[in-house]
Amino acid sequence: MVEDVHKDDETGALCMADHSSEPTMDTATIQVLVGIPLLIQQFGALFKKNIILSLRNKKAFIGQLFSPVVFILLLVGVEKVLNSGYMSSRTTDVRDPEPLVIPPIPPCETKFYVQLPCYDFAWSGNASPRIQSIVEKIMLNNPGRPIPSIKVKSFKTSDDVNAWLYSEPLHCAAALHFVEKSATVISYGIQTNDSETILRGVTEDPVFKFQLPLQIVADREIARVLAITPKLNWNVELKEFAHPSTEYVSAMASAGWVFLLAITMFPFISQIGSLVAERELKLRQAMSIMGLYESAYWLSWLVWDTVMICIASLLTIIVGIISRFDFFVQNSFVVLFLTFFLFQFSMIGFAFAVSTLLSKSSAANTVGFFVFIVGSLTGMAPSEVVDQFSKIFRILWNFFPPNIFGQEVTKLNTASMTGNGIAWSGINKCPLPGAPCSTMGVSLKWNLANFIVWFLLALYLDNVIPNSSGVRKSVIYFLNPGYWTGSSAGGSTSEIPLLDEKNSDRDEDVLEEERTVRDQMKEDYKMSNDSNIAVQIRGLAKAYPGRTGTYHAVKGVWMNFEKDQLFCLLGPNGAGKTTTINCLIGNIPVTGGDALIYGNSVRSSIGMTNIRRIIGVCPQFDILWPEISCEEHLRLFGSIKGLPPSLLDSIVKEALANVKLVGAAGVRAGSCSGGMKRRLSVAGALLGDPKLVILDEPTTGMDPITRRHVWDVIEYAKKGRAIVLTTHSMEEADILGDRIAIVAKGKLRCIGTSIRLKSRFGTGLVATVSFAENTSRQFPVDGDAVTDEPHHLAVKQFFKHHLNVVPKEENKSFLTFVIPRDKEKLLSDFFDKLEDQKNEFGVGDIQLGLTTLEEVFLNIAKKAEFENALNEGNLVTLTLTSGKKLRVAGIIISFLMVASLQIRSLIPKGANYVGIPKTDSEENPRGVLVEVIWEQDENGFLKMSGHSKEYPVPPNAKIVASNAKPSEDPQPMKASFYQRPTPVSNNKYRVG
Ligand SMILES: Nc1ncnc2c1ncn2[C@@H]1O[C@H](COP(=O)(O)OP(=O)(O)OP(=O)(O)O)[C@@H](O)[C@H]1O
Repeated sequence: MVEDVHKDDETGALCMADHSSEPTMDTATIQVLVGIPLLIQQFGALFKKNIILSLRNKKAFIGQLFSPVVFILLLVGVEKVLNSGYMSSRTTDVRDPEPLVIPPIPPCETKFYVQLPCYDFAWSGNASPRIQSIVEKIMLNNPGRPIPSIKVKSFKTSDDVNAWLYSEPLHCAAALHFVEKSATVISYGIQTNDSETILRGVTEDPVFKFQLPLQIVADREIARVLAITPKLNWNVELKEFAHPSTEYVSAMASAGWVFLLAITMFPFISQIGSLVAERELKLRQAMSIMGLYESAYWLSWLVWDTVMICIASLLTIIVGIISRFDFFVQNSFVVLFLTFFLFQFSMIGFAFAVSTLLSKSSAANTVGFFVFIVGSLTGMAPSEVVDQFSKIFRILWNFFPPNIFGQEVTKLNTASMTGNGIAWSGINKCPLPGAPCSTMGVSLKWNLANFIVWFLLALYLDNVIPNSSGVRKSVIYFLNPGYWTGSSAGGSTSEIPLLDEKNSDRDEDVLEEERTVRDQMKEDYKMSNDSNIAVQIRGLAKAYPGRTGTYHAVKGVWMNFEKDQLFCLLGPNGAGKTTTINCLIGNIPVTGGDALIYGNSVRSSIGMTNIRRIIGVCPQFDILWPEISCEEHLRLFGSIKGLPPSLLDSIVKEALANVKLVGAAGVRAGSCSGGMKRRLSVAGALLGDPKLVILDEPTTGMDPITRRHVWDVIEYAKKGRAIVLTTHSMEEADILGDRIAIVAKGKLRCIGTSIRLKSRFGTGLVATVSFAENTSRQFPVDGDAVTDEPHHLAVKQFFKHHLNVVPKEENKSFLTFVIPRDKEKLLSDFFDKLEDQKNEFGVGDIQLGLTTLEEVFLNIAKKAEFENALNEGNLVTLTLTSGKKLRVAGIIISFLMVASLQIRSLIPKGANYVGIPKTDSEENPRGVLVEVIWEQDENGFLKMSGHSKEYPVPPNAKIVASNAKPSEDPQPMKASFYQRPTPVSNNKYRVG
């Protein structure tokens, strides 16, 4: 059977009549795994899924794996740049130092970070002519570059110089302060900024660059003036010590910390991204519904992330050693590995905790960047500074993992530069024996402590922060013994209100269903295996808290879903279908009532655990991993549901065949069409022989052929299980539904078989009369609307005369009449007579049928909408162009005068019969009304599509009370609304 379907699928032939494409369903009971074996199986499947996801997210995977190589190579480059810009004497061996001739006073522009305009030097003592002449000589005799006077600034006293330096910093490299004490004594002082500054790897030493040139020329010119020997020879040479090339700039020591932290950020960001994405796409929720153990979920990520950081740590150390960094060469391999591994391990716990706070996976990069920036700053804080704070602060400080990593990198750096690095045997020793210190061993233990604390916090936050459905546990959930034993008591159903039959305006079938369920509750109906009931919904209610008040999405629904039946839940958008389903599958907690699924209450955690073992769910939106193929999805779902590994292969193949996805087994979900994804979701729901299958709009987006095939699959799947289906396709509901319920505005409006709903809520019977000469034409063409041919007129008169109805639709080929139910008793005679006159009227065929389910649906939706609109004032504008005489402001205006007058009136959504204001006259004492035509828009919401012509308000038409708020628009006129009136004899309106 499977092979036959496979062939069909490959050739693309879809032969519905061919039994080889009939769905197969193994209804034999499958013994699913439970307990530890299930946990192990789930862990294995999820671990495999994590590997697949990582490998198929190539960019992230390569980035994560090769970031150590890239960053260590960058560090090598940085070191090269730093050392090439440094004083060459420090980077090479100097055995016989060359004398350094004192350089001239440099131009101020060559100073690092100078502000323009700048001065080569400033000086004080300008009141003395001798000092002035000394300064002039200094400027004139500057070797190779006489200094222009605009590059020198003179002051009277040293205080004046200081005041200027203070007010305009960084405009001058140095200052000379001369004092003429006597004819033979001239003293001077030099001022410079003595801090070394570095620009693009080059260090500026102010002593050599500014102080010594000034000092030597000042000495020389003072000596020449005092000795009165202008040509006095004055040479000074400087020589450095002979030294080996020890002063190598270590990039690891100066910038390595930032690079090492950057390496660890890749796994961190990837971990957060993966976890948040699974929550954002509701994948985790979907897996929970399949019975996934939380422990298996966390464990699968923890183990996979641990493997990844293990590889990354090893790669970092290996590349570091190959690059010959002292940091990696001097320190013990084990100590280095533990440093990188345990830090990243603590970051896994941190990532898990952070992920619980995020709702969008795209935020992972931002968070990673933020942690990196903050971490790279706080991690550099010297321990002496941190030690000055209180103990509590220091403990909290240490719970930010980058801070511990910063301390570790500093220790390893210091040890590699000043000694032989840290050996495994020395992790608990201080560098200076006897002196107090925080050892490497302590830092490594802090890493472990960080992981434990953040991981536990992640588990806690995961439970208490609302999930995508807004569900969360109590903040002290872990104090409830039931949480640990899995035996939380079920919610009480005592709040279920008593049945109020007298005041209830509900439909009689709905009341009857409620009575049945209540009676079964009284009898303590256990829904044992012999019972025919799969699901019993007992006054189920769900309210969502909102900013403007509580919103009641489901308002006390009572019904039974039977075994071996498909129960179809219909309703307009926002009716509460998905909310009801979410309550049944435990996605959201109920706020009132209860529901039993095969005897298990949705309010009890044990009940929910049992329910998850026996249900299959096809959610409204496809919940799939884009990177995982169809077959891999089904394998994963099967493993989570506990299908035995020995049967998994065959079950998955069969499931793929059933939904015609054999040919697409290896196609990733991201490449599947919408219809293929829906089929995959249906296959997932039916996997593992669930006793209850819930299908939320399963055929959305499918082409008609595939849809029919999936209908076959669903129809076949009914055997031995109950199916709940929600859909917006009335055809689907009509074909598949054994029982149908329509909900609207959170309430059950009607329930029963399709026929019963049609007969109770349809407008009546639909008679279609086809004319013989046009039977070959299937579609109307231009001009078909002209229906005043003799045959048409005769048939119309015949219907009008006997049944008082006019056509609902008409064209040259056929006429369609809706015959009210109160005329049913006349029909037998009527059709006999019509049959007799068939040839005379040129009638080819007469068909009689019930109104469609769509019409029933629209009627119910309209009624619910109207009821709601009356209560809540949900108004829409009805614009009428009246053809009747209107009384406006007490003046009778003729038809011609008002032909273009538009009347706007605000009416509640769903209102059927609307009285036109101020149209009462002698002829029509109650005025006139119109029937408003409603249909559903593409989103399933009611939309006004037109209205009938006006006709007099019948004397017996009852006005419906309205709470509609007065309009803010001055234009609209206040209308009255009527219940369905009895047709009037001269009714000429045409629905359209
Ligand atoms: N988490 C929530 N918070 C607040 N209101 C919600 C929440 N979920 C659903 N609702 C509201 O509850 C009502 C019922 O929603 P529900 O999704 O059950 O409708 P539905 O019948 O499934 O509609 P559709 O056919 O569009 O899927 C809607 O008005 C919706 O806005």
